[in-house]
Amino acid sequence: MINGFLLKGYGGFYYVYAEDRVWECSLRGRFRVKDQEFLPGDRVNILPEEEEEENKATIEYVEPRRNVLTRPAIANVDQAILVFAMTSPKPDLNLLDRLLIQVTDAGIEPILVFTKLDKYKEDALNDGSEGHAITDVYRKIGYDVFEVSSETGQGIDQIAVRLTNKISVLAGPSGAGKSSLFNALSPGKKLKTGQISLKSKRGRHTTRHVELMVCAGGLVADTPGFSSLFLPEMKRAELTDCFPEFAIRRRLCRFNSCLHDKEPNCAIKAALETGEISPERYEHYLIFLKEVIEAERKY
Ligand SMILES: Nc1nc2c(ncn2[C@@H]2O[C@H](COP(=O)(O)OP(=O)(O)OP(=O)(O)O)[C@@H](O)[C@H]2O)c(=O)[nH]1
Ligand SMILES: [Zn+2]
Repeated sequence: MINGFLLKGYGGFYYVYAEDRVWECSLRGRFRVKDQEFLPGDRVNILPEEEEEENKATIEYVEPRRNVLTRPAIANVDQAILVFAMTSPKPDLNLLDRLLIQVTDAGIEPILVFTKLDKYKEDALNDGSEGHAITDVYRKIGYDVFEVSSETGQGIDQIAVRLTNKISVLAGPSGAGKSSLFNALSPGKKLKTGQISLKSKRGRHTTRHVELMVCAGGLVADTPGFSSLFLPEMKRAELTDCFPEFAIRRRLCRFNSCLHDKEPNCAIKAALETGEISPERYEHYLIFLKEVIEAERKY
């Protein structure tokens, strides 16, 4: 018996990644798992058929799931890689903060990857600007932040080690460099069954269909669904928990129920005054707070 991960189900077969190859699996055999819904990311035990070179096997057992992401439907997700360009296009930080809330609410570890470092440095040289203000804001909050160039390869190795043996979902706006990053992470690797490029996959499936792809010794899913602009259903007081730099200070607000908006003696607004909290993050918080309150009224 071999342990593996389900990449996708397609045409009555299940494609399982195990021992560095993809197996075409069926549910035949006396251990047939009936009425079992499989999801990409499911840990399965497979039994190879006699002619092993054909990469055919049967699924014998599905392990209990550690977690399930619903949109897109993937099991056992370890982390979310949020991809934004440092420049061209200028990162939409409202969207980044929205994605951070969705990911945090789903209980998944976010990793921030800022791409096009080469272009950013070139621009900085040309217009004399300096520093990494954007990335510093998120690093200071405590997020895992990486700056990379898929063009020069700078920083790619550090991302690769974070992917190994993990299930990751990839999210970010169009043009941020997700495909380029994916390719830079899988240099010269021959595509095998079940492994297709990010681009061709997107072309084929415009729906919520997901599959995991092998990348840097781990499994990665491209997740258009995660780029949804809607915040998850939550109570207004819960929004503070999605802003780590707010959450650590909320105890110091005068009112327990402080929403850090119009209330007096608010520790978050005090930290905003001293520059400890980024004005942009606070601005997004207020926008999201309004949306959450409006959504609250609807249910
Ligand atoms: N200079 C530079 N250009 C990059 C880098 N990464 C991506 N690009 C360019 O940015 C453009 C968009 O990159 P893609 O990888 O296609 O972006 P994507 O996020 O997959 O975009 P969608 O498929 O629309 O979601 C392409 O022209 C890339 O060549 C980088 O690190 N440096
Ligand atoms: Zn407050």
